[in-house]
Amino acid sequence: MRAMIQSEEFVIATRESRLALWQAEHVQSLLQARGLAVGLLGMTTRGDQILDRTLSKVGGKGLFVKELETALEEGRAHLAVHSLKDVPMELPEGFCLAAVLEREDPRDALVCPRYDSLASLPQGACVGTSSLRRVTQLLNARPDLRIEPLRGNLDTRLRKLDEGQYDAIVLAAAGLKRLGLAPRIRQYFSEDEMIPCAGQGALGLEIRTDHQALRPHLDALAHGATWLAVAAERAVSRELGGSCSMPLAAHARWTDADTLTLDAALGHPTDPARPLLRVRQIRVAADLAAAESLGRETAHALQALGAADYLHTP
Ligand SMILES: NCc1[nH]cc(CCC(=O)O)c1CC(=O)O
Repeated sequence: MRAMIQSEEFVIATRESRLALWQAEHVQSLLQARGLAVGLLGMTTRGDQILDRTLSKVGGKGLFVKELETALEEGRAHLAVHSLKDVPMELPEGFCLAAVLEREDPRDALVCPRYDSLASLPQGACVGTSSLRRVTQLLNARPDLRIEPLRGNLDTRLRKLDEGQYDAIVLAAAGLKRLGLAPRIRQYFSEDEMIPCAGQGALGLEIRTDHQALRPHLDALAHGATWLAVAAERAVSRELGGSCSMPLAAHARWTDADTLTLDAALGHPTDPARPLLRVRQIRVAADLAAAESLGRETAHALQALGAADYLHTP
């Protein structure tokens, strides 16, 4: 897979986890269907190597994208395919998100072999997740739960569950569905029960700003409704000074042809039992400017509830 065949016009840089490869191959086949010759360049990122610490402690989500950007920079690849939720709010100078594909299921899901749902987990049950967003929302619903860190790719996480290290784990439904693992899901959290993070379930296609050859093809793959929704979500995070050490949820859905409903919640990073700050804003959002201003206003509404207290903790 690493070999680059001469006849390939374009190369996609991807991480090598099963999910990342599925996503890259998905984009590869969409581009091939448009008559392009497209190869893959598999890479390991720092985010894949460091598995013993939570991401917020080792430099955040950018760890999953940096090596791919270097491949674009050096001309070894032309396109990077990312889970949008792993893409930092601000891209480095010279790079841009050229397109976002139609979103898969954005919900979080509970995988727990021995129980039917979160509500049926026994008192004090052990739930695995390293996402502060998931931790704060779980503890707000079930303060009795014992939350333990869980990192690694999807297969690793499921293996740790199957070995009995946890009673339940929480994962994104999108990844499980893409890998044919949906039968393992015991409960889908509604977007109200557990608000997804910005970009969850969507794929982002990144290129170098000065590399326009793929543009028309990426425009053809782009999904406008998803783009506006994720732009609103990402604007919440950007406006709050988003980092992945922040337990922030932001999820926008189309509740009418031109109306976005944006739900956001901010948990406390070091005291997850503190109540979530939670807002819902509904706006006509027919274009990018309106979607982004919805996101910023949602961030301001969180600030009015006292977000500063949650963001600036020692
Ligand atoms: N943080 C890792 C990550 N990045 C994207 C997905 C799933 C697919 C998606 O949300 O698009 C996952 C796994 C998870 O959170 O369970």
